[in-house]
Amino acid sequence: MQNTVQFYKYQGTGNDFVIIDNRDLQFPKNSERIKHLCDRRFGIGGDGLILLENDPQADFKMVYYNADGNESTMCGNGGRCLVAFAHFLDLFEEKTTFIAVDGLHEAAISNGNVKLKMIDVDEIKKDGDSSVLNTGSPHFVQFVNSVPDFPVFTKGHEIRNSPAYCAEGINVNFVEKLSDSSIFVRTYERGVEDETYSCGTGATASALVLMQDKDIRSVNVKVLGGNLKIYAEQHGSSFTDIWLEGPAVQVFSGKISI
Ligand SMILES: N[C@@H](CCC[C@H](N)C(=O)O)C(=O)O
Repeated sequence: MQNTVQFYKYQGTGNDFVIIDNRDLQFPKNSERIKHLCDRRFGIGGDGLILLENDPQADFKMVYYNADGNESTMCGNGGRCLVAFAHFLDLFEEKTTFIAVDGLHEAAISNGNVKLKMIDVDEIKKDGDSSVLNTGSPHFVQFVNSVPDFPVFTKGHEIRNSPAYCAEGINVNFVEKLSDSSIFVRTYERGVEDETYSCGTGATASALVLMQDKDIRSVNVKVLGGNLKIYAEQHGSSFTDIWLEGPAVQVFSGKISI
């Protein structure tokens, strides 16, 4: 017998997600089904699918899958969209905490804008002229002269599949410095295996690389799908109090048979 499931479609600066309230744990976590639901022609379409579940220590739990159907590491924009969804479900008023794969996150919502606290970052490694760091998901950050003209898919696919990174995979960010505290970032995402309109953990990683060894407390990040803002405190080579801020919007909802 087939069951119907209510789904919601959200986007955060154009990084889009299918979101399902799975507090009753009825959603079958089958990777082929999740891949099909994320398909833009045969399914609902999305860069990922997120389940909201109960958690004993926090307001809710985030379970994140990439568009390829595999459960993955932290998604910053997905986390912000899930916070907006939890607010829509009346799970909290202004401030919340939730558990994700990388630990406990604090967040706040105001006028459709969601501010999400990210994990601390202990180190930024070098790979040639580029940087490698983990902001909840692994990121490669390369500064380039002109991001609008850059071949993001070709170069991102090449780096993600290079011997150093092919086993675990990596998200690849190409960054243009616009001013001392603003950047334009385009990202090739692991698990989507394509460029997305925005990547929250990637925007965060790129901002931290810009901030490194400078007295900058916040960075404006332009992405293809809009604008994000990153705040952080720097202590030598590590960063704490990292916050990712931007819009999170419910686009439509519907029912699917599973
Ligand atoms: N879009 C995300 C990142 C999602 C995870 C990534 N694709 C991975 O598997 O590492 C974001 O907004 O952070």
